[in-house]
Amino acid sequence: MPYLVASDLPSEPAGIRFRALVERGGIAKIPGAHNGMAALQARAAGFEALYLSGAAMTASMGLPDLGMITVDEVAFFVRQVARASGLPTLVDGDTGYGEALNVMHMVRTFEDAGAGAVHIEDQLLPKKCGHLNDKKLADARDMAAKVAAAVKARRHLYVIARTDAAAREGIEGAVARAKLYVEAGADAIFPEALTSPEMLREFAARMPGVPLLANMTEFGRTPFFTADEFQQMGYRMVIWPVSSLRVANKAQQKLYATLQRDGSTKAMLDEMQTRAELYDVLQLERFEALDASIIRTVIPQQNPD
Ligand SMILES: C[C@](O)(C(=O)O)[C@H](CC(=O)O)C(=O)O
Repeated sequence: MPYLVASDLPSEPAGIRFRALVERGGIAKIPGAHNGMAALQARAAGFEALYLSGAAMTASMGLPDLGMITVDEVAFFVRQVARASGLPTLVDGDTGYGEALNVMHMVRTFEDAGAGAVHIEDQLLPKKCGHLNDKKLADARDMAAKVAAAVKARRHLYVIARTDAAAREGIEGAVARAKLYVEAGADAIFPEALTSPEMLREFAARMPGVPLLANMTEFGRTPFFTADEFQQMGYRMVIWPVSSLRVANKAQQKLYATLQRDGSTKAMLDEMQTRAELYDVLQLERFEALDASIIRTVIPQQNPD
């Protein structure tokens, strides 16, 4: 129960654990978990790291992913995902919420909230999903300054620089920017919205020795590949950023339509997590046992006199 019990908390900082996962070899499989419950379910399925997506956080707030979310709102999500699961969590830092000093504030805030890694991107506000058209790119040197600021502010957070340049500047521009960001101190690069296996392979071939992250978002510009296929193409991390939210949202939509139609939820029972299953994921019994054990330990002993 890492949420409450100190001895269940991982002893190493989340950033060190995230780095170890990337450096272990193979490919780190990092599914999106858009809240504490999703984090628990992903951990139960065996995942060792989680992704907190800007698109999923904003969508769950009822907002589009245009850079309106604030550092403190994201920190609320980081705390629940990292604390509930105890897993190292990669957080979408969008554009860093401003310039160098804002990036430093973001890094300190996310680290304090329990994050293991962050990615920042070279778009200008209003930023967009990387798979949409008409993105506005930041000056490469301004972005490099943000990367340097993030590295200066961190204690252990793993810093990933995302470049959205491929659509406007092609692979040449994306590679040139990535090299600059590595020089500025980025631990890894996230080349966003590469559109073919050739492009994915070429990018990897031109960034030897640099850990790369692949984004397997659905309904985007990158064709479907498995984690193993990304690994063979030279990638060390893969995220499925919004999948948990997409599935949950579709189920919710069906529930509301059914309830409106029938005036009852009965037709949906088979698709529901039961009360027992919910409590099982939350480990309710362990929380109650913990509470009871603490109450026992603080009852004062009767004085024999
Ligand atoms: C990775 C991403 O930034 C996110 O917010 O999860 C999005 C995902 C998406 O909108 O599908 C992205 O820009 O790729």
